Amino acid sequence: MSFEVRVEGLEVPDDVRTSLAADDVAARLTRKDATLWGPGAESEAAIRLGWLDLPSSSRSLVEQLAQLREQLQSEGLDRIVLCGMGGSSLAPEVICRTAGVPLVVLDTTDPGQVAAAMIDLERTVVVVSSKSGGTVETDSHRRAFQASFAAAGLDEQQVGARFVVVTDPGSPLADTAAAMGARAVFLADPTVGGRYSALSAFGLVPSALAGADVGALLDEAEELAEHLTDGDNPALELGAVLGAAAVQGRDKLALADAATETGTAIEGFGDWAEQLIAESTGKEGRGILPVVLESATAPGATGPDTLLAVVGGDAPASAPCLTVRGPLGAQFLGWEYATAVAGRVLGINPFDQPNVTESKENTQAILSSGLPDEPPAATIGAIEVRGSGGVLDGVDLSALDGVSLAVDALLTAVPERGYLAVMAYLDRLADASAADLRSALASRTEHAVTFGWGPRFLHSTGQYHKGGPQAGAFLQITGAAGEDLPVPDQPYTFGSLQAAQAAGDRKALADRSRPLLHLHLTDRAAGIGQLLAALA
Ligand SMILES: O=P(O)(O)OC[C@H]1O[C@](O)(CO)[C@@H](O)[C@@H]1O
Repeated sequence: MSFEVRVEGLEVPDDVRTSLAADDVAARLTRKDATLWGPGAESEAAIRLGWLDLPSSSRSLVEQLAQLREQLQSEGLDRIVLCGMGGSSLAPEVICRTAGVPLVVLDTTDPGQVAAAMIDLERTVVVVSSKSGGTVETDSHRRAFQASFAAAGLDEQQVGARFVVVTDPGSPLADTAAAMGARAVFLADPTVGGRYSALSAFGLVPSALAGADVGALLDEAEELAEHLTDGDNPALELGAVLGAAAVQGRDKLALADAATETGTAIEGFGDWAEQLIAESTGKEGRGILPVVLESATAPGATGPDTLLAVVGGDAPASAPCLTVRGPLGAQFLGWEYATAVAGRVLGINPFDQPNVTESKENTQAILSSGLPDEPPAATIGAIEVRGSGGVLDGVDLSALDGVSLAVDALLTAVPERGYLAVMAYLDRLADASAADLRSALASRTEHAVTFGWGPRFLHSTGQYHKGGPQAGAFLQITGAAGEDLPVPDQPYTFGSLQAAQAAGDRKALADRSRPLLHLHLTDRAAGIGQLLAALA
């Protein structure tokens, strides 16, 4: 079998393996036994295990998608833009990066990044993916593209022909797709949750249209699927290790792609696995915090509460460490299965996301009532400094190095066994260097440091921040918008939606008395540079 899991420097207690074997978890999971996670999770689990069938049930899509791609190509439509959040875009992104085919992923409300995606319209097809069909970011993207195509001179029928929709049967988006005359509508299996949907239409449609070999992906998954009933299969072992490590206190999972010289490795797997693990396990004050690393030797790869997992190849000699080898299709299925198993070991329901709605509701309330008035505690260069949860108490913001003093105060506020989450509501392409803050901060602290682009992380680690152990300290970064962009037929713009999402999440964290430092960049490039320099 090509999917292999090796663990070094960590003992899985006998009772974890014994109880997984005694309770026949491997066979029961493949039989879709919804009782595996306890009575509280049973009703949700009963409608969330369809992902186990996807390696075979998605087969029929392969030929259909090849034909659709051919048709689009023959019309000169060779640029694929995917609008989707969380589970509706993370898998296609890693599939296409790994396959080396171009896919533009739009999972932001940043007006600059949205505007930058609206180019080359004459050769663009937009895939709108939303399981619920009600996600505000995706709905806003769809409206903006519809308006842009119309402004470019396409009539209603021609506009519809530029859209491919993936959604669940009966969703509001299914109705919209019918009304707009979308070229194709793929109704996905409603028994597959968003973060378990990599091998469903959500993962396959955009990837195949962009040119990835999705048939091969299903082959890779199917090879593993044949072994998942075995009591000693590698995905069960992965779940046992993840769960046991967390129970023993290694509840930060540092994720890195394996380095290769051939350039054929999996690229960006951590961003997909981050959502799967954080949203599935981060609840009821428990959970596993994924920490996506730049490489397996980056700061944060080791630590007293950390387990390093290297995906796709060999790990460097650091312990404790997991090496998870195998092709991408097998990795998707293997990690989904392992997360379900880890959920059982942790005693949580791996299929719900009870705290995600909180920030969404705050955002809606702020969009109706307006942004709260929060004057900065200080403006230092291109950075306005604000704090809550007592983080700025006693910090001398008039000092020349006020920004670095504020950041140090935040780091000091990280509790024992806690973490720092950096949340950047910026343009992940134009402001890409902001991501360097993760390793810069991780070099300054013993604690785990995560980095997420807002609002994308709200659909991922956002669940863990609110539902997991209350041990986080938070650095929120926002930036002045250049030119704002309207959301057609809505009373808000992308810029006001982005600001409301950031403010809504600040409120959700403040309601939990979490320490939070909010740095607003009045000039994005200058502010990022100033911040990196302050941390150097
Ligand atoms: O596919 P949808 O319904 O737009 O949801 C996108 C994402 O939002 C979440 O529901 C969380 O907000 C994720 O679980 C999901 O992957």
